[in-house]
Amino acid sequence: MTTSNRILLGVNIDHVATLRQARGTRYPDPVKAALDAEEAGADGITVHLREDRRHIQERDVLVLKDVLQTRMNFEMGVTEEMMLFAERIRPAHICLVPETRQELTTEGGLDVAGQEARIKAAVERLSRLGSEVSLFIDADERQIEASRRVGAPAIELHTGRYADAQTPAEVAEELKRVADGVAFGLAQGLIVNAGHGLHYHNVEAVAAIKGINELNIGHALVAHALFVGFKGAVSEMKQLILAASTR
Ligand SMILES: CC(=O)[C@@H](O)[C@H](O)COP(=O)(O)O
Ligand SMILES: NCC(=O)COP(=O)(O)O
Repeated sequence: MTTSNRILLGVNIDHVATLRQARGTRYPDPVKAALDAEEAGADGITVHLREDRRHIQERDVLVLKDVLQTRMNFEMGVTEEMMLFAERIRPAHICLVPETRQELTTEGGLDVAGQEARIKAAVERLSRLGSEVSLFIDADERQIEASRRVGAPAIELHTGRYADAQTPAEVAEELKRVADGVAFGLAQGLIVNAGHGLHYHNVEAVAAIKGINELNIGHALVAHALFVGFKGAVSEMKQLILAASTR
């Protein structure tokens, strides 16, 4: 990943697997979605292998590892089980995320500042694989500084609060929080990515923030794909991001 005005699009295919797991069928296959996404211009493919395996399965990650033309961004909780799996597949990118079994989706950022020694050990171990390790954190200076201290080259700022904001004042406040986080992360020498809850009606303001390297987007893409197909959904998102980030 490089830092430039042209923001990259990482396509998260977790929720293709959510639909498959709902019935225990062999379809829809997230691997097909990944290949379609790449054809439509995705710069990378993101998967989150959750502890409870509610969507992505080990099989998906193993097949993707062999067939992706771009690169895999492997999201994982900081557990020994996941560390061992990451060591087996050696993904190009690894994003450490917080995980709670009961949560509907990833509710907040990783508390790096509150467990620096543990995260530092994980970053060091995973970096030895040749993977670029990023930390999925809230846009909070304390967490960003801690991310630099533990040696992660990259962070992904959680945009869920921006996505959930209701009033124009709340939206503006949360957008500013993300923009300030991007500037602070860059000043700390970090690669800054962002994502969570972004969709076709809220992505442009985030994509217009200078210095973001990559946006990871999943749920909204999968939802839109029901109506326009996966390639169309990715291509529309890519156009929106490109237009906003190069304006
Ligand atoms: C960490 C993260 O933001 C992604 O994994 C994304 O939210 C999709 O997965 P979940 O909906 O399972 O959190
Ligand atoms: N890390 C965020 C991500 O991969 C996509 O999140 P969402 O668009 O599914 O909310």
